[in-house]
Amino acid sequence: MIRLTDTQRLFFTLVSEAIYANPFAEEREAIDTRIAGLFPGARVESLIDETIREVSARLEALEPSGRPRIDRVDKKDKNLVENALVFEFFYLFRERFDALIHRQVEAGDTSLSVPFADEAHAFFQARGFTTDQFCHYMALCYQLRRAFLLIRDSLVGESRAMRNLRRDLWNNVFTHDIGLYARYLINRMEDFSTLILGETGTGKGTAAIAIGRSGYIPFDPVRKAFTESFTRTFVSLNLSQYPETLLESELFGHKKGAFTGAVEDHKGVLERCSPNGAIFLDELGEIPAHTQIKLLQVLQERQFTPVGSHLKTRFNGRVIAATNRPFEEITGTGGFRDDFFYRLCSDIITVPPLRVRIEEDPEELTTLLNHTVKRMVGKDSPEYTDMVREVIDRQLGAHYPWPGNVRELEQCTRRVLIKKSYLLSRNTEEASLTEALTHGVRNGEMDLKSLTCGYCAMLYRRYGTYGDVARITGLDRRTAKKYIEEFAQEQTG
Ligand SMILES: Nc1ncnc2c1ncn2[C@@H]1O[C@H](COP(=O)(O)OP(=O)(O)OP(=O)(O)O)[C@@H](O)[C@H]1O
Repeated sequence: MIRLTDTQRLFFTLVSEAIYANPFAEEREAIDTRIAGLFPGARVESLIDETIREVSARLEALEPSGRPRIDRVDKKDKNLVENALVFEFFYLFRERFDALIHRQVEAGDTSLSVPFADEAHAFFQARGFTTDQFCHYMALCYQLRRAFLLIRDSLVGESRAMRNLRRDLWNNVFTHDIGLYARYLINRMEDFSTLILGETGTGKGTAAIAIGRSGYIPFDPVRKAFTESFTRTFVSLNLSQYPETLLESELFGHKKGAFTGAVEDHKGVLERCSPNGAIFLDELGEIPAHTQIKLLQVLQERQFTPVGSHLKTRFNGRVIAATNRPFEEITGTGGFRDDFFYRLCSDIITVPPLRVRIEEDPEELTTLLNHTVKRMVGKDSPEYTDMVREVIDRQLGAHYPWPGNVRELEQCTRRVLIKKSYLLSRNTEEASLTEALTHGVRNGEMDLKSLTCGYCAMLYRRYGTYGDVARITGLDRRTAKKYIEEFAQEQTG
């Protein structure tokens, strides 16, 4: 029987914490720092390799044969050793999981067979795990890697608000305790609905995809494949695109002949959702009260009836919904029904506006621009990024509030790549300057000089002559001109 010494127990406890810590939370950094303490002098990049080597060495030392079996570990220590073995497996196979995930994105909706399935099975078998346990950990590791890559790569930005968002998305998938999630909730998350709030273009849809594609998918040891492709596990519906008459048909489906124009059976979004999947209801703020009641029934009874049918159909997926209406509006009079609202939001996630992100971290704009240009061009393109940045600084200035958020930034990038200019006309230029000034005044962050210079520049853009600016402000013409030029200089740095 294998029993851990106190020192071994301390080490394996740290390893358990590391494997199950939220990689996007600060607590993860604290654990890494404690692990780093075990390897003084190790470089950050090699820390994980050093840790795996140490975990493997300490696991080997538990048995004279060098290969500890989980069924030979004392009950008290079993959990810790099991976690350490899973940790070892996870890091040994991590790159192969990543390659599988990338190939699956390209392959689309057919689930690929797992080329390393036999090797992975042999790893677990040799350590005394049952086939059920092997399948469980395959599914868990696959899910951990998917969630990590999706959240990290689709939602960039290092502002605090953005880091908090990534942390919250991870918790939405795995709860705050992955150990307990893996034991109890892994295949029982369908009742955990999520409401995503945020202004238009902030990334609500992107956040929804990240969590919708990160759900649990069982592993089938006979086919040596996951039971379905994660690209199939996310179905979305933009509710604002449909007139009220068609909305329920899009949600619940309809039978042929249910209404004029229903020439054949139609599957709604609830029916198209796979059992391990999630439906994304975008722009939920627009949904009428009677449809709220029907959706509430689906959430409560997990059943729905297509329009024109009497047969109830089961819905197993998760519901993720989003709206750009502010929280006070959707909870106040004229907002959602209370019962619907509470059923819908086991978790509420707020995606921050771009202006808040830039206020927190001025580097945010650069990070996003690099990401956006790279996506458009297909590779890093510093010349393009610098050019777009230069136009933004010159035409919009540092306080532009980005009312259309990241989507506007993308649009701006496209337009600058084509025209080397973002602003379409004097009107839009003036509007953007007015917005920036109003924003500065609202937040009480403008000194008198910037306010005067900005106001003169705004009038100049509107009326086009120094004389008009002087007449309106009561300044003499030369002073007005000086302020306008000072403003332009400040903008271009
Ligand atoms: N943090 C981010 N990092 C990288 N790209 C982002 C980020 N946030 C948003 N995007 C990109 O911005 C665009 C708009 O995002 P998305 O459609 O998810 O916003 P939305 O909030 O759902 O918009 P709407 O309110 O109009 O439905 C997408 O192309 C998305 O990839």
